[in-house]
Amino acid sequence: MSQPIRKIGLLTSGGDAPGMNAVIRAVVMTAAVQGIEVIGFSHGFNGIFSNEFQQLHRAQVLHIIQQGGTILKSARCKQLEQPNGPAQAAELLHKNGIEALIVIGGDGSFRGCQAIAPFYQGQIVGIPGTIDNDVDGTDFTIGFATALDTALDAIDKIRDTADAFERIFLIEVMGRHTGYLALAAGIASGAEQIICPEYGDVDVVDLQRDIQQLQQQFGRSSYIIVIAETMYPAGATALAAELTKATSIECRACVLGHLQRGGSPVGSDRILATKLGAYAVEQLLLGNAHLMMAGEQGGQAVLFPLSLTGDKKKQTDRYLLDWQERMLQDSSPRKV
Ligand SMILES: Nc1ncnc2c1ncn2[C@@H]1O[C@H](COP(=O)(O)OP(=O)(O)OP(=O)(O)O)[C@@H](O)[C@H]1O
Ligand SMILES: O=P(O)(O)OC[C@H]1O[C@](O)(CO)[C@@H](O)[C@@H]1O
Repeated sequence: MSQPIRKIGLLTSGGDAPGMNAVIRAVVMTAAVQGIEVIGFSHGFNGIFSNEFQQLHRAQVLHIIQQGGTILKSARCKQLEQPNGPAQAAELLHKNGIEALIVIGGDGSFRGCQAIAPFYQGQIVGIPGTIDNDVDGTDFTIGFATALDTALDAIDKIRDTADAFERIFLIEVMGRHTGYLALAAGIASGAEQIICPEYGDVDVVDLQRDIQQLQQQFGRSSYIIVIAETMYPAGATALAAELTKATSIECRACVLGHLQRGGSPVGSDRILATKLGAYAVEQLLLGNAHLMMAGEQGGQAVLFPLSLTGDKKKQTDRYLLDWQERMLQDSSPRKV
């Protein structure tokens, strides 16, 4: 590790997230001023196995900060999860002269990094890029802020039509097994109700009571429920059908899906991406960053062990969870 680094490998892995390109740009630019070559692997870890890579030049990345997706393409990679996958990946990295590897992705991708590490002689650094915000050790992941704004844009529009028809709408958002996106989208859109893992299971009878109670108090109007993707196994459309039956009010579902992963990153994602991309390279050159993630806590760039990024200790905002629950005006609030 005391050897100067001349060649860094870079890849984007797992679900793509707006701001990944901004990270790529920051990594390439920061490395370039130090005279370090950056090799971009395509399609996540798959690019290591298939020898799909290219040298990334500064001129190529100068104007990609505003672009959604990832110029390197992203993917999940089954081969890395095979018993000999990590050793094989390390061997190929050595063969291609990659002296350090930077992986932009979520906690799954960071498990992939840890699997490679015992066989690899260089440093491996993670940068959190996922719309889910489900990575421990960083207040926000790159892409979350954009996905939230995208969801809000859609929910605001649905509110107009829901108002016009005085309908109940269930809007399903992504987030995997966490409620970061659902809570944030629900709060910021003024949703009447949020269904996410932090509140526990969905109960159609409870939902019906909450809707009827609110409508008794304030009259019939639109009612927006933001629901996290894993909360109703049969899906939001099935839940909408059940609710229509239970309440006799027309209820519709809208699954936002992959819409939330696209689009130009918002300003805060571009800034976070630039900061963490640059910080990862600088810490790597100082020899501090092996098996660490470059994250941000309280506005400061920090290094956090990759081994702890999937611990699921990060909390959704308890204050907002409780406030939302109180606003349901339930005489017997469900436990949060
Ligand atoms: N235990 C593991 N061993 C080896 N590789 C792994 C392991 N876990 C995950 N990976 C690799 O990381 C890839 C991405 O993981 P995953 O699909 O969980 O996405 P992620 O990085 O968490 O991002 P997101 O949640 O935003 O989609 C996997 O396809 C696999 O190649
Ligand atoms: O694009 P895929 O492979 O269907 O994965 C979808 C998952 O990826 C994410 O968009 C990002 O992790 C999750 O919110 C969602 O559950």
